[in-house]
Amino acid sequence: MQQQHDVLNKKLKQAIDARTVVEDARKHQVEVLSQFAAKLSLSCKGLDIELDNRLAKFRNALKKGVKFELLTPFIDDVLGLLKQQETKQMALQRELNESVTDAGKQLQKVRGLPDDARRSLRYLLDHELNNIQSNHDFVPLLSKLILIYHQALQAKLATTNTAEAQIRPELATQLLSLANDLVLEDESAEQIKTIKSKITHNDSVDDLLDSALNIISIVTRNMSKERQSAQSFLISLNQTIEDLHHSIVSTSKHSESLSAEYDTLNKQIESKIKNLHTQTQQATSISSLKELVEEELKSLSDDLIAKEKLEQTERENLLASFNDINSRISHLETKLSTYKQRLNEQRFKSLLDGLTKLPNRAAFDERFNHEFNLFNVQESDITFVVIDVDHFKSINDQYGHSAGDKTLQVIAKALQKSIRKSDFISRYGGEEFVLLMSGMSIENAAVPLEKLRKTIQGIPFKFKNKQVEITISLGATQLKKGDTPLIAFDRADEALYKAKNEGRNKVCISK
Ligand SMILES: Nc1nc2c(ncn2[C@@H]2O[C@H](COP(=O)(O)OP(=O)(O)OP(=O)(O)O)[C@@H](O)[C@H]2O)c(=O)[nH]1
Repeated sequence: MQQQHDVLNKKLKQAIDARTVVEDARKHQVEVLSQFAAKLSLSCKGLDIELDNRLAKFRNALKKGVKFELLTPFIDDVLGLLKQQETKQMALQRELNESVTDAGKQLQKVRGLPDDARRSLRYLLDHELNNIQSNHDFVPLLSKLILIYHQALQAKLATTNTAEAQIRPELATQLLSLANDLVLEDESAEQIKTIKSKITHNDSVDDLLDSALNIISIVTRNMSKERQSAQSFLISLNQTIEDLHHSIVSTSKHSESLSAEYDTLNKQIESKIKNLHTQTQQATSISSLKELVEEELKSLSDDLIAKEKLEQTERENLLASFNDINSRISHLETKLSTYKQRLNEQRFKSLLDGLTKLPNRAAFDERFNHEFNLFNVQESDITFVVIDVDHFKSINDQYGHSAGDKTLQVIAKALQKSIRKSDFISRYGGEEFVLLMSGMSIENAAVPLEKLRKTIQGIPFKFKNKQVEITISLGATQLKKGDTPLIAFDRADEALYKAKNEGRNKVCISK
């Protein structure tokens, strides 16, 4: 009798242990899901402000330990926003498509277009424009390209047929400077470089149209690639969040129904044990006791087997859904990190000047504001310098635009090499560079700036077999209390103006 009781106790203990294992597994699963959701929402930061806000709320709710079932509205919100992002992208794309197609069709109607340009135009309209998709970085550039294209078209329509009227150097300059702003990769970068090297100020409007068309077609191809990467990420993000949502809901529903079954079984077992206990106490003969115990034990053992089966099923289900979610999470995480890397690269590139690979004007503005904020807090010495290449136009005019480009690249490299690691130099635009020297007073800056000027003067440029001396003028100032970036810039500009007026190849300081 005691032996049977022990067996029963042991079985009950085993059942309780098994239940603990299942509960631990569920707890762990919930933790993994929480961590994933938090990580996911952090990783998505920066895609869209509204999305950021919702994800922050989502993270907060997770941090507070809100029940998974109550997270549904947050998940729905995020899903809604992701869908909106897709819609926004589509709308931008439509606008862009219409604008480009419109420009293309107008041009098609023009008589006298060169055969090559007409052919590229037809190809662009028939093939590439069907694939064009919007991308935030490319949209403004493409719009500008289209504007030039329109101007060129109008110029063409307005010209009488004299050769002189067909030459528009200002359009060539605009097109070149736009092409310089394009930061593309590998093959596309090479193609743009080739087109740029062919553009000259003596190009006819037809030639310029041809170049603009070629650039548009390279940009559209890149946009399409970029869009595919962004969209495939958004789609899989969307899909995984939806899957996650379903999985959470079905796991909790499944657990609810199982726990009801557990309760019933537990109650049954408890009452049978109680019953057994009372009946053994009340039994009057050994034979009736034996009969009773055998019967109760059999029924109890059936219940325990049923309970074990239930636990086994739950364990298997949990394990399956756990593995499934885990593999989806790691798949999405891989995608996410590739996409983030691309975004970072893109952002990094958008802060670099395409020609000189120095930080560009946007990067400078960011840094200048940052230095200003620091200066307002700690008022340390900061010297700010505007640098301009002297008579640069004549280099272009005498030796060609690509000689001008090469000059800018060489000067940029020399400037970068000659400054301290803590200084910040960027190409502000055209042939103008700006330099920020933190921790440097204007008095101390005079010597290194003079050295910089001499370094550039000493570069042995050679064009068309002719030794050419190229110089720079520098205007410097130190940040002062009460300055705004604009005031400081104006002061440095005045100093530069003075250096130019006093014969160039000079450093002037405005205190
Ligand atoms: N090759 C090339 N030329 C550029 C680029 N950006 C601007 N330019 C040219 O730089 C020239 C600047 O000329 P200006 O502003 O008249 O000045 P400058 O000839 O340097 O004369 P000063 O500044 O008065 O000494 C213009 O002809 C622009 O077309 C570029 O990226 N590449």
